[in-house]
Amino acid sequence: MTNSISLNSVGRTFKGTVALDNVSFTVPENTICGLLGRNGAGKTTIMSLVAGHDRPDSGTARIGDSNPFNDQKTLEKLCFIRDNQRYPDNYRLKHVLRVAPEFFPNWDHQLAADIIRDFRIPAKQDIAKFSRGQLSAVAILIGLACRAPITLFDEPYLGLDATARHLFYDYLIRDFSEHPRTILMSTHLIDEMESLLEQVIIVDQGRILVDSDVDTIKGSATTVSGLTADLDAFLVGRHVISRRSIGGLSTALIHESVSAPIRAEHPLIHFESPSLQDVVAAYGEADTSLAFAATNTSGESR
Ligand SMILES: Nc1ncnc2c1ncn2[C@@H]1O[C@H](COP(=O)(O)OP(=O)(O)OP(=O)(O)O)[C@@H](O)[C@H]1O
Repeated sequence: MTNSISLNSVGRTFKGTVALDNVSFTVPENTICGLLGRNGAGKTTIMSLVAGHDRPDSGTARIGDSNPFNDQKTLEKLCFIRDNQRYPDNYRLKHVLRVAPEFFPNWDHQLAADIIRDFRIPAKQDIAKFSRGQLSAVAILIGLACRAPITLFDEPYLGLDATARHLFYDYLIRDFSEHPRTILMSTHLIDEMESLLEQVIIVDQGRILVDSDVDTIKGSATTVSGLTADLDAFLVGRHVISRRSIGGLSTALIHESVSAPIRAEHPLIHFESPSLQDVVAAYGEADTSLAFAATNTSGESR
């Protein structure tokens, strides 16, 4: 597929810091994929490799069959939106609107006009003087109106108010359904964005812990709670992703879809379906060696 994204056995180290360790995944063409994980997990490093801004020390990063690094044809169909975009002094919205269509052949003027109106992006002010949220609105304007076949959003919502963030989600899903493209998006706003994501990759300390769809991820985990002694007994032999205790009460997230018969056998344990945010947070707290075993497994119990 020409607009798929794939990393194969990628390693990347910065002056002794291992940012990525044997990372492999594929995002199929025309998929919205969320890249989730704690600060410093490796998300931006992954995006920089996909965008051809950086090269792996080992392994390969590919868009379709092409290496994006220094490959003009691949870079022409790619838009990388990150939070540190700088604009020349005295640069205003009209300059963006003049320059962006030259870079992006699919640029949609009507979509751009709608976004400018709805996000209330100021026209008569230097972009260098924009607020944090207004800068994010300009980045979202470019990232959506460009309709690049490969679009990378690295936490595109910084500083946006709740209304603007939901506008972004609405625009994204509406425009994606009419003009599908491959979107890789890092985010910490998991609850808000969960419904947008078809594929989710959870990364921690440079390794991929989970690569699956939202329902499978949530369906293969269960939150269990109860008195610590009862929970201790229940957890014996189970794959515990994370666990907390306060006073005599404990809660754990386990990698298992606990069946009705097992629930019935443990009336003192409370069982709940976790949110995606719960699962991601649990993996972030977990011992990586435990969590690593969870990739692409169903965790089904009898
Ligand atoms: N240019 C660099 N020089 C040195 N270390 C780097 C560089 N880029 C990334 N790192 C390190 O690599 C690791 C991964 O960083 P990365 O920016 O990819 O994380 P992230 O998941 O995007 O984090 P956040 O959610 O905080 O944005 C971190 O330990 C970071 O300090």
